[in-house]
This record gives sequence, C-alpha cells and structure tokens, in this order.
Amino acid sequence: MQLIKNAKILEDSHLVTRDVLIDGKKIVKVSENNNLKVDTFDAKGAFLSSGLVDVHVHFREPGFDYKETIATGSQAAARGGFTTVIAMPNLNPVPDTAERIAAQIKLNETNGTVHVKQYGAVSADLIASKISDISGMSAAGAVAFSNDGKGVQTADTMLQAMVAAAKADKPLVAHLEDDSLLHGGVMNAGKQSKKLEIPGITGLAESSQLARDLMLAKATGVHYHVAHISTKESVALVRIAKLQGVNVTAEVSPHHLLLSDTDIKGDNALFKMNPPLRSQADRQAVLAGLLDGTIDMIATDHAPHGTAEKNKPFREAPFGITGIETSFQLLYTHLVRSGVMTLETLLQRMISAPIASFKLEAPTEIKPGETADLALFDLEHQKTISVDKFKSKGKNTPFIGWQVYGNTLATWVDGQLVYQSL
Ligand SMILES: NC(=O)N[C@@H](CC(=O)O)C(=O)O
Ligand SMILES: [Zn+2]
Ligand SMILES: [Zn+2]
Repeated sequence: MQLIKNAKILEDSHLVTRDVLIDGKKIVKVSENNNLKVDTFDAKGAFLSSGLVDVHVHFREPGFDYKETIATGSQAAARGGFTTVIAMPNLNPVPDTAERIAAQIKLNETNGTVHVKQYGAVSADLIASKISDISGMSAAGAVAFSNDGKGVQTADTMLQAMVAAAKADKPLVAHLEDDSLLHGGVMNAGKQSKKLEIPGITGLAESSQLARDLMLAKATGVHYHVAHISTKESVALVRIAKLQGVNVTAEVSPHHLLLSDTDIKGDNALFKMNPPLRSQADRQAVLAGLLDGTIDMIATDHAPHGTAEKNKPFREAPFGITGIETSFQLLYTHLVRSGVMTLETLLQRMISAPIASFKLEAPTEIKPGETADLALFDLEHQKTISVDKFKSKGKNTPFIGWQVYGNTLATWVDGQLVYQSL
C-alpha cells in the first residue's frame, strides 16, 4: 500500500486537500488526515488529477527510432502527466494487418511506461486506395483507425473505411488533406507566407475534405473523429454536422490554440507542422469551438523529429512538433490562469472527453475503486520550458523559453510511480 498525502484534488468543482491511499493498481481510500504507516509520498499541497489522456501521438517505433521510441515517448508522456495515449500507425512497417497490430500492441506493452494503445491503418502503407482488414485489426486490439500523416484521397476509400469501422464499432480518425490542393505548400497560405516568401497551404485542403467526410459519416453512422482541426471553416462544419446528428468528434492541438502564422518570424522549421499554424481568426475560432464543445478534446499530435532534419530550411524539414511534455503547462498557463477557461473544463477536454469518445478504460475521477493512474502538478511556481529536460528524443518545439505554471511533479500508472521531477 502507498499513501499520497496532502494533495489538492477537485471535488464538486472545489479544490480540497485529501490523502489518497493506493493498494496495488487501485485507489482504495480518499480521505482527510490518513495517518496509516505505509509508504508515503508527500504532495505538499500540489494538485493531483487523474492522468491525462492523449488520443494522438507519434512514438516512431519501429522504423524511426532516431526520432523517438516507445520507451522515450512514453517517458515523455509520463513527464507531461499523461497515463494513456493512442499511437498513430505511420511507422515502418505500418500496422495495417491484424498480425502487425498484434505485434505492435505487444511492443507497446513491453516498452511503454504508460498505457500505449494503438491505431490501425485505414489502408496499406497509409496510401493505398483499397482498405485494410479493419475488422481483423479491431479484433486484434486496434482501438481506432487512421491514415494520419496522409489524407484519404478518394471518397470511395473513405466510404468503405467508414462502413468497416462502423461495423467494428471503432472511431475512424481523419487527417484531412486533399493532395490536389497542396501545390508544394509548407505553411498557411496568407499574408505571412507571402511576406516570408514560403509556399502556402490553403485551408481548403482541410475543410473541403471535411465537408465530404461529414456527408459520408452521416450516411454510414460511423463515429468520425477529426484530427488536429485548424480552420474556422472546419469548426463551422463540425458545428453544423453535430446539429444534424452526425456522430462526429474533433480534437485540437495545443499549438493551434496558442499560435498562429504571424508567430512565424522567419525561416524556422520549429514552427512547421501539419496542418500548419493558421491565421489569428482561425486560432480564435478553434478556441471558441473548444470552449463551446464543438471541439471535444485536446490532443497533442506529439510528432518528434531529429534535430538535424528540423534544422533544415522550412521547405525541406519534416512537418511536426513535439508536444506531450509541454501541453498541460502551456494550456494551464495560457487558458486557465489567464481566465479563458476553468481548470475543470481543461481537464474535461484532456481526460473525460477522450476517454468517453474513444471508449477507453481509464479513470476520470479520484475515488475508491478507480485505477491509480494519477498526475501531480505544481500550479504555483513558474518554470521555463527547456528541451534539456525533455525525456522525448524530439527537441523540436517552438515553445522553448516560454514561462509556464503547471509543471508535472509526479505520475503514477497502475499505482506505480513512473515519473518524479527532481
Ligand atoms: N503533424 C505533423 O506535422 N506530423 C505528423 C503527421 C501528422 O500528424 O499528420 C508526423 O508524423 O510527423
Ligand atoms: Zn495528421
Ligand atoms: Zn499526427
């Protein structure tokens, strides 16, 4: 047994001081002044939450171990306060068969220090027009399906994938990108791309494919989930679709909530990701969508890359930034402390919404009987984001040097202390 003493927890929207007793994997008691003589962790008044949940991460193993591994990625997750994540299938080999899914799940369980769930690919190598064995992969343990990194180019492929995912009762997650509208773009098309003379990607590449998909989702009844939503038109489309009863959910990344293309001051690929940082108006729209529930949840799209490749010019560097170690502190500082949303709402968007949408077995409350997947955050002291402290191999973040509150002090998975800040 172990005891976490003097933790602040949210109870009926209020912060109260509690002692949390853990036996094995489970919370067994939540009370005041528990003086049981067992192994004790003094939380010293810091904020204890159920572990965060991220439905969109890239852990790069197998195939791209120089960028990240399941071990380093899941240690980074623990350092960010996350206890359950779902890993994308843009790996080598791509998990696009039942056999490969089974092998990947084994690898995730062996090497992961948090719960690492797995996406199956919608089609072979993420690009084939013929869909993969979605029912077989589902039976083998894939929790959802996506070709993330690539858009599904034809309506027919998407329609078949949706029919199969609906049958398997699993979410179909869309990275929206119409290749025919890209024209070599690498940042948002607009004033800033013109100023920097960097080729632009129009928001239409996302929203036009979304409009198509929403009609297909309505026809099939599939749970359709929009990955990394980024434009005001996309938010409007999801809002209308929800009103029409389409079974749609959406996620937004911390960077699309906090940055826009005007933050790109020069040729710096630390600001390069897909979808790109959009306009101020788009940023306002995704924030408004998150606040009113049109956008259901936050997902980091943690996309680690090597330092050398991210040091290349904007046109050549790979798309993607890391995010799992910085997301809670950035959002706590810039949305909660600044008064845009309550801590409760932020946690709903980072814990209960993803768990409910993806039907994950993970705790949403600190109470007896729940699994002891927990994260302890320091809401009082300011820290500077420094990649030197990253557990992730990926140091590619535009948030270096930002001052933040909400640093993770400790993380428990299944009752085991898996991270502690020194
Ligand atoms: N987001 C990115 O810019 N990159 C992701 C792929 C993706 O999420 O589309 C990656 O795997 O690096
Ligand atoms: Zn994507
Ligand atoms: Zn991604």
